Amino acid sequence: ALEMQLTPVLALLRSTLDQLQEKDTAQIFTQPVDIKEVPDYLEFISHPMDFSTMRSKLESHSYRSVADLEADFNLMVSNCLLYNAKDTVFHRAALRLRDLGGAILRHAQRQATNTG
Ligand SMILES: CCOC(=O)c1ccc2c(c1)NC(=O)[C@@H](C)N2
Repeated sequence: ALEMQLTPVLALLRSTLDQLQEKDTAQIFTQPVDIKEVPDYLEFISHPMDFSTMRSKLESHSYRSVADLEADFNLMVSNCLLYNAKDTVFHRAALRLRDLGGAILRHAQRQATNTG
């Protein structure tokens, strides 16, 4: 039934987001990039994304599927790869998060398919 279906999806999305955020050990994706610290950031990045924003969107039912969550995760990683030069800690952290996150998202999609 719909109410049964929605509960597992929300719980699955929350668990997936928690697992993704665990991989951000430097916690550079925890909050939005601070425009006071990085004044030119919005000249390059039109749609900023971070884990706190993703969590708010999740709790306000903005994500209806693993794919919806994955889209914002990929946006967050892509923004970091675009703005930061290849020889920076930020760029390297984004590559690592992308690779570790990929496995987590594939597993979550399998669970969603099995539940649904
Ligand atoms: C206190 C200074 O913090 C930053 O300059 C800073 C802090 C966090 C950042 C970031 C910059 N850039 C980024 O692309 C994303 C991933 N994280």
